[in-house]
Amino acid sequence: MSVTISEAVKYIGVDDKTIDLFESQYVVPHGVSYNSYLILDEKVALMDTVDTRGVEQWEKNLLAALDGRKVDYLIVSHLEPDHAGSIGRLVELFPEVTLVGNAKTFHMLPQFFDELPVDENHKITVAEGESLSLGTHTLNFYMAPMVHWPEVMVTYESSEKILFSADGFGKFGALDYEDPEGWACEARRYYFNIVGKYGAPVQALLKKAAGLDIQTICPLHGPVLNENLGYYIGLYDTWSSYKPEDKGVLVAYASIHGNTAKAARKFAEMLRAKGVEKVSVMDLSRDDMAEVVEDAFRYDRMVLAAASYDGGVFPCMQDFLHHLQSKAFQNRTVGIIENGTWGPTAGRTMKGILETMKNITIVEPMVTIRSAMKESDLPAMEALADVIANA
Ligand SMILES: Cc1cc2nc3c(=O)[nH]c(=O)nc-3n(C[C@H](O)[C@H](O)[C@H](O)COP(=O)(O)O)c2cc1C
Repeated sequence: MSVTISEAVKYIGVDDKTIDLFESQYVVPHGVSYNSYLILDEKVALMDTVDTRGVEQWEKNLLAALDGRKVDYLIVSHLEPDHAGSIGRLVELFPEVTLVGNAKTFHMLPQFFDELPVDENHKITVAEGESLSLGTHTLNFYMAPMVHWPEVMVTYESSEKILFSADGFGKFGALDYEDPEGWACEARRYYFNIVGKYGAPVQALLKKAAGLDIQTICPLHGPVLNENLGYYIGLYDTWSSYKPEDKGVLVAYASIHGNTAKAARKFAEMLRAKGVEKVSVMDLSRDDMAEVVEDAFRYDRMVLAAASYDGGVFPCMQDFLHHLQSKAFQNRTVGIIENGTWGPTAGRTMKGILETMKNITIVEPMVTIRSAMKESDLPAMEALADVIANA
């Protein structure tokens, strides 16, 4: 994939369209890109490597862009293997390369590469605000701890006003795939599932970024962003402050035999009839869990409908709530519909988990269905739909 940044800054990353699950859990129907950039100046700086899955193509891209020159510096923004995986190959190609990272980078590096032949003279440890001149280009380093690993740092190149943002502003999808849903959909799924827990560190990074004049953002996944940057930064601000992005309701259901599913779909119809424009109905047994997590964060309200199971709740609902809990889900209004045949337990189990989260308002009435939805259940469902529609 050819991506143009500038005369001196080259994209040398690779698309991966054969990976089954990114990070062994996220479906990526349109692949993912591992981005890597080269800055050609008096000194040559490489901004991160790629996953070993793409090392051969990356090496070709690197050598073509170098056109006979050698790499002087490797800037290591993030040590996760989808970016640092090919450091070993880089050092084989250019044994004189100097690695640039922060103290945490060099503490963690040997955990991944215990026999990397790089001596102390070929390591530069940088700290907050320090810079490295390449000639006309200057790299300025800003620490971004826990966005979403401790050693993460971003680099601002001041002559061309480029922010190399590590995994920040990343997105699923290969670069040669034009996403009809635009940037936000897969960037949101990426953000909440991968970075979501770390809202406060992202806010801290956004504050640092606000002091920089940024014209281009070069993330480690997804497209290079070079126009309308306020839009992307604004979304990151909303997401990292755990504010809902849109008014709407996620109805997420967990159903063994289909009766709870029927009730959930009926409830969604009620909401639409009451004027809720955006209602997203998700089957927790079958739909992509990462997309349900994305919708939970996107909208201001959520209704959980689940069958009781072994004195608790059907496992896919428990799993979903565990995902939300671990991503610091907060500040939302939630309604509950439970189903049970002999002693419904789903409602109190869901409530118990929701109560561990920050600023979750659980609204009344909780609806209890016995085995299958009947006419007699409709008034309670309507009452809950009224509360949710007007919340
Ligand atoms: C393995 C298993 C465990 C269950 N445990 C409970 C339970 O603890 N309490 C209860 O009231 N119903 C329990 N049920 C029954 C279901 O929750 C109930 O039939 C419900 O109506 C199923 O809704 P569905 O049609 O959406 O799957 C259990 C069902 C199964 C298959």
